[in-house]
Amino acid sequence: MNSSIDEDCQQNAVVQPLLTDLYQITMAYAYWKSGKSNANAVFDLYFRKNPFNGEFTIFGGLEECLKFLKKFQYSETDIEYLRSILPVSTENEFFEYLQSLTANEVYLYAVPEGTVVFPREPLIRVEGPLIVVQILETTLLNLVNYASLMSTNAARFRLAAGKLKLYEFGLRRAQGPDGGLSASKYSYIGGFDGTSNVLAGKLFNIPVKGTHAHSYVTSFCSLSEVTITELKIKSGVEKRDFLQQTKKWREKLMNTFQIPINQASDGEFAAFISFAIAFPDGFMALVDTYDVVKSGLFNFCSVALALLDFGYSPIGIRLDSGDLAYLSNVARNYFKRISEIFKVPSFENLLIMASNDINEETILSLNEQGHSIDAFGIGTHLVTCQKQPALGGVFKMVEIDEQPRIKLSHDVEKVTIPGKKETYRLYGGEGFALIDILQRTTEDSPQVNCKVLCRHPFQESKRAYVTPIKVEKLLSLYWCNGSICQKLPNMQEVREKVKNSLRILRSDIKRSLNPTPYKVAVSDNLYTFLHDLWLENAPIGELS
Ligand SMILES: Nc1ncnc2c1ncn2[C@@H]1O[C@H](COP(=O)(O)OP(=O)(O)OP(=O)(O)O)[C@@H](O)[C@H]1O
Ligand SMILES: O=P(O)(O)OC[C@H]1O[C@H](OP(=O)(O)OP(=O)(O)O)[C@H](O)[C@@H]1O
Ligand SMILES: O=C(O)c1cccnc1
Ligand SMILES: [Mg+2]
Repeated sequence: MNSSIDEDCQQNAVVQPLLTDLYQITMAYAYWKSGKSNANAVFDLYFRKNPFNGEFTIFGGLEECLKFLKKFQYSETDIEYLRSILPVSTENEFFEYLQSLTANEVYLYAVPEGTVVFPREPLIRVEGPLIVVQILETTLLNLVNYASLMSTNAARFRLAAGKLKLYEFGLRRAQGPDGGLSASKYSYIGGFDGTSNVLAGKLFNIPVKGTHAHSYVTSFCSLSEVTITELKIKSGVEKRDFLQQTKKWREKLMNTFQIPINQASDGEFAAFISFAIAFPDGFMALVDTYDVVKSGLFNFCSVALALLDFGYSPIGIRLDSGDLAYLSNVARNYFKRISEIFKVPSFENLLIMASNDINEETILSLNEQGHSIDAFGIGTHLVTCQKQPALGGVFKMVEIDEQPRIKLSHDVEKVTIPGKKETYRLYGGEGFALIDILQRTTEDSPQVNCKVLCRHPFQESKRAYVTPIKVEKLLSLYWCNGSICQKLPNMQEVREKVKNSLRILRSDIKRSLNPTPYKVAVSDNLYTFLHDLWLENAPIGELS
């Protein structure tokens, strides 16, 4: 996979100009034939509805879009292939023209990656020769839609989990290899603490984490399979009989808690001992293979106490089935009692990780019930975004050769907001964002402490004055003259951006159940401009 990462701009090699829909190429030919190639076009990339029944979205994928612009050029074999699929009547000069195309004359404005964004506002505005800007549509949408959806999903899990640790375990269930890599990357950006995906760890420098599977436990049947029985004392060189020590503890625990020994699995015990000998400093055990209470916890504690005797600090357990709230509380109580009875204070705080088909609602419900979980391992629901598998981002023309363009629809939500626009975020007291306002680029920006009339783009009666205490311009230039023209944040910085950006939203906008919508308005000037153009373009029907 590493070999498929383009060395020059560190982008997955599958991201290339032919990663597009055929209609971009056929339109390109028709534009070229009709002499429109170099018309100056402006397109907005935006979405119409927040995902996951929520009222916010995190913008992701910008860096990948910029890297794509950097390497945007058809190769000889690309052109050869296009020749083979376009009609034989396609003129040769067109292919020569295509081969000469680059993104050098394109300007790309965008909201910073990791920013919280809302429906209808441009996340990206692309300006340049019509043919090139049009051709970028599919690839840019592909790069932004899943990245933003995934970052948003991860951020929602983060909001639900509060300060608890979150690990992404989804590679096995992800939408193919590239979906898996993107999922790991954007879940980290959205607030996860690490991933089980080793390649993502290598490529993106994300902390990698993991425990072990049930198969590891079921591969052992009896204590005779513990082939190495000795372990070095952590602070010295001397090796001692670790197996014996674990057996001693098992006996002690059995007597103390009056547990019938025949119910605890020897195979599981053997598996835990062997894992602890292999990783004495990272002992984490999956305790639900047979029975959490009668076997798993009991075997884990016997091994963990022996590790403490040898000077090591065991990490904790993972629960992967059953009632996770109940079992985590049972485990914590067990740890506490052992900590008190045997005077091992650190035992009380052993880590309890939970996994198994966890989604945002499960975490919220567990919080309500009360639990003792410290960390979640989350796969399927996170990486497949099961609750909503796609963000409906679109790329629409808003201006050509300085003439505004509007796309009409019976569905008002689908009517485009014409013309080249800026977005401003207006803040009120307490540092919260109040409203985002779209304006024509020809208008002056809203001013701090000056009243701004904010209008609903489609409902005439909905309007309000806002006097901002801070005004933030959201779009800035990222690509011009063929190169990235501002310093891009690293992944850590984008992750911070997500955190800080969510802080400016009131909690009722972020809550999971029936959140309050955040307002996106248009200026009075843009309102009039939009509706005049709408009327101009909507034919008057005749009733008969
Ligand atoms: N206390 C809880 N409150 C709400 N949901 C929970 C709670 N505990 C577990 N869950 C969820 O309930 C579901 C249980 O699924 P299921 O019944 O298929 O698994 P299981 O029988 O526990 O495990 P397995 O089939 O792997 O043995 C999972 O999605 C899990 O995340
Ligand atoms: O449940 P997810 O959120 O997708 O998280 C990842 C799951 O992957 C592993 O299960 P495994 O592949 O062993 O399958 P199983 O738990 O369904 O049996 C692990 O034990 C988790 O349960
Ligand atoms: O490390 C783990 O515990 C893990 C990794 C992937 C999937 N499920 C669990
Ligand atoms: Mg599972």
